[in-house]
Amino acid sequence: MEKSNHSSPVLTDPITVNNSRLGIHSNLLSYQQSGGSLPSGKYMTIPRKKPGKLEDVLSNGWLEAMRSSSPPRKKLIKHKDFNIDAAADDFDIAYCSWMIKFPSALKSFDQISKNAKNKKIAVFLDYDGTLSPIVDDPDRAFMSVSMRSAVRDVAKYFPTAIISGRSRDKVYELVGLTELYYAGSHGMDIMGPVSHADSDDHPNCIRSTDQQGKEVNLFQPAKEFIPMIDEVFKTLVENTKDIKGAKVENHKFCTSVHYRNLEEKNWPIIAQRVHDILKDYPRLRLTHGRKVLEIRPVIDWNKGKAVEFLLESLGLSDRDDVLPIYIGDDRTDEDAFKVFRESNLGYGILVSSVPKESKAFFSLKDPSEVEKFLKALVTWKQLEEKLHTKI
Ligand SMILES: O=P(O)(O)OC[C@H]1O[C@H](O[C@H]2O[C@H](CO)[C@@H](O)[C@H](O)[C@H]2O)[C@H](O)[C@@H](O)[C@@H]1O
Repeated sequence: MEKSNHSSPVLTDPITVNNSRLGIHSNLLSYQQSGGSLPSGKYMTIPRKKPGKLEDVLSNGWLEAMRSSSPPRKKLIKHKDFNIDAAADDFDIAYCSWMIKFPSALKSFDQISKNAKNKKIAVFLDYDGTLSPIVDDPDRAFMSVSMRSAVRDVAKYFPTAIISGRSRDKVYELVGLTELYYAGSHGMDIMGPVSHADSDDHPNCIRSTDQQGKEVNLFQPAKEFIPMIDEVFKTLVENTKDIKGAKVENHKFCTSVHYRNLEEKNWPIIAQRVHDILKDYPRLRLTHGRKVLEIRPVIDWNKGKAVEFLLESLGLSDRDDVLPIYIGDDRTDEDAFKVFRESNLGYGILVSSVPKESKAFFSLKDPSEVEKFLKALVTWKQLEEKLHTKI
């Protein structure tokens, strides 16, 4: 049953004008926030336009963003004079000063746990690059047995959700834990608890049941885009099939084009093909992930909004006694970090072994440090509970 007493996150302002400065449709700018109204029947026709010029992807910054989307990882060693890690080649000043700005969540654990005392922690976890290491084949991005057990333990003590760019079904298949909440497609597909809170009355929120038959809320704010995404996915597959190493994924509410396995000389080609297709879809926009171009609906919804939605569903929003923690490695996780920073609400933890601009408060180097941090949270909670039972 669909409900309609909230405003829809689908933006309705049509954006059809050209961006004069860059010479491209403004709807093609990454992170562009406005939407476009859809001419009727438009998204059922596969666009067959003349390909654009390579200058398109050069001038609008796509290529630059692609090059910086996943910088090569550096080999790290311990530096004897500093209690932080440093680059092996010559001691990397940039990395050290970055670590001062984004201290290790492990080394700052006392500070974090002090602040968490008497508070209810909620844990939000990104999947790729956070729970599983980045690998060449997205279908083989498995999490380790020990990571799965760490996440399972965390979920015993704290409400825990996975917020991924992948489809919800796919990320559930990879994580395989029934005790968590899952938000797929960058938060555009949330299976959360039934709470009778305001979030239940959101448009596009329906009552459903999960794999175990438990009653859940299913929130899909970009439902109307499913046929369009499917159509674009098929076009992308067709138009990139001659590019060696290209891989396109359909996440139902968004679609991804991977260029990790392409020779760098072919990056402009794949970027231009995606650009040409997107020209015909003013209601879709592009965002950049780690060696992946992500095509998603122009709606006012992202991982940050998904976190807010889940907190509300869990009855944990607008409370001083709640400390949400979000761990993620990607640009799309920045939306969640931003929510925490702006509201001074919780801790964003960026997973990165290289300096990166971020709205997070802390950092962890890689998934193995994420696992240590999750285990530390559980150990701390167990001790807290023991102390309480003794009192
Ligand atoms: O939000 P996430 O859970 O981090 O998902 C973001 C994207 O993750 C996957 O791609 C990334 O990981 C792959 C496996 O390690 C890697 O090959 C790829 O280069 C990375 O971009 C996933 O395949 C994408 O669809 C997600 O959007």
